[in-house]
Order: sequence, then structure tokens, then C-alpha cells
Amino acid sequence: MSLPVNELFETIQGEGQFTGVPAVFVRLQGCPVGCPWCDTRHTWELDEADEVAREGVIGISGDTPRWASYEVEQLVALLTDGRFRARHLVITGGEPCLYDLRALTEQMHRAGWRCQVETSGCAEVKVDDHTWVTVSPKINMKGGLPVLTQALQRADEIKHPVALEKHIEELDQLLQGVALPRKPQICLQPISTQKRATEMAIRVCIERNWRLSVQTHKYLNID
Ligand SMILES: C[S@@+](CC[C@H](N)C(=O)[O-])C[C@H]1O[C@@H](n2cnc3c(N)ncnc32)[C@H](O)[C@@H]1O
Ligand SMILES: Nc1nc2[nH]cc(C(=O)O)c2c(=O)[nH]1
Ligand code: SF4
Ligand SMILES: [Mg+2]
Repeated sequence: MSLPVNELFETIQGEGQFTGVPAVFVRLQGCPVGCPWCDTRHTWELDEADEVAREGVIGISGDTPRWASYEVEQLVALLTDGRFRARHLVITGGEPCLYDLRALTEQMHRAGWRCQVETSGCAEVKVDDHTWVTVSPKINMKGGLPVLTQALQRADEIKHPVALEKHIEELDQLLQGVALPRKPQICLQPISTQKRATEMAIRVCIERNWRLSVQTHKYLNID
């Protein structure tokens, strides 16, 4: 099984429940959802012409659509060869759940790491049982892709991007009638650190006893 890797880098998890935790990020190429405010638009298209050598995506920042094909075993070998101190792997994208992540998460857990997946919920979540699943639902997006009940039910955390009151109403509607067996933490993440969005998110988090997730890496100016 091969995975198209856009970038692989070590930083601090900037968002959600694990904010502040040193982590290695694997960003997979390809996403069909098309959020107008997406901060990783360069990951949307998986174009053959953008394929590069495997070394070409390690620790190099910069927003480009390039990607390299890694077999799961090659990725696990690289992640565990001693170059990283972190033991928290974040698999993001693009949309990582376009791909079957069971072998990767199983092998990384066996190596003593914790795994977290960041997904929009537009595709079935295929990870091992120990993986922390962060679902950031993308409601009414251009691709017309529904947020899958399977993804919501697998969620350990629901991290909703918000800028307008209507985004709260959409979340309420989405969650109505869906049983959430893992009792996920619900957090609101202001879109693009906008002041108004942040103020609204703070207010609603206090009203609902939800959690605030700000994109701390953007304030810190790190990857
Ligand atoms: C780039 S996405 C990749 C993973 C997956 N496609 C998803 O949307 O969850 C990672 C996280 O960044 C969030 N995000 C993307 N652009 C954002 C923005 N401009 N402001 C706030 N959050 C954003 C997403 O909602 C998601 O929680
Ligand atoms: N520092 C940092 N934290 C993050 N948490 C989620 C990210 C993502 O793009 O999925 C992200 C990211 O790109 N950088
Ligand atoms: S689902 Fe995620 S990667 Fe895809 S467009 Fe939306 S924020 Fe960007
Ligand atoms: Mg990001």
C-alpha cells in the first residue's frame, strides 16, 4: 500500500486536544472537499506531474503540490529511524481518509507511538482502534460530500471551524440524531484567526461548555 506524502515535518501540534504536544506531521496529498478558506489548498490535487523523489518531501516547508509515494513500511522505517524525538504522529492532508491508514497506524502503535488523524469526515475513517480521530466536519461544501456518520461515530474529538453564527447552527443540525458513542470533545476553531470569528467562538464555547481550539502555530509563526 502506498501513500502520497506532501510533506513530513516535526513541530508542535497547534490545534485541538493535543495542542502543545511535539509531533511529527505526515501530510497526504489530495482532497475533494474544496473549503474556500482552506489553509492547505496546495494539497487538493494529486497530479502525476508533481511527483518527486521521497527525500524531496522531508522537513522542507513551503506550500507546494508536490508529493512522493511512500510504501507504509518505508514511512514507518523513516519515522522510527531515530531522527525524531516526538512520539506523536499526526496524519493530515489534504484528506488523509481517502487512504486506508490501518497498516500505518497499527505499525506505529506497535513501535510505541501515539497516532492522531485529522479528517473532514467525507470518507470512511480506516485506522486502528488506538488512533485518536479528530473530525473537522465540512458541512455544505462545494464537493457536496456529506459528513459520514461513520466518521462522526469514530470521532474522539469534533473540531469545528467557525466564522459565522450559521456555522454553529449547521453543527447543531449535523449532530442532531447522531449517537456519539465515544463522547467526543467538541471544540470550535476560529477560521483563519479572524478576530470576529475568535470572539464568537469564545462566546459560544462559554455558553455551551465546549472547548476553544485556536491555531496556535499561526500565532507563533511556526509550521
Ligand atoms: C488542513 S485540514 C486537513 C485535514 C482534513 N482535510 C480536515 O479538513 O480536517 C486540518 C485542519 O485545519 C483546519 N483548517 C483548515 N483551514 C483552516 C483555516 N483557514 N482556519 C481554521 N482552521 C482551518 C481544518 O478544519 C482541519 O481541522
Ligand atoms: N503546528 C501545526 N499544527 C497543526 N494541527 C493540525 C494541522 C493540520 O494542518 O492538519 C497543523 C499544522 O499544519 N501545523
Ligand atoms: S477538507 Fe480539509 S484539506 Fe480539504 S479543503 Fe477542507 S480544510 Fe482543506
Ligand atoms: Mg495546518
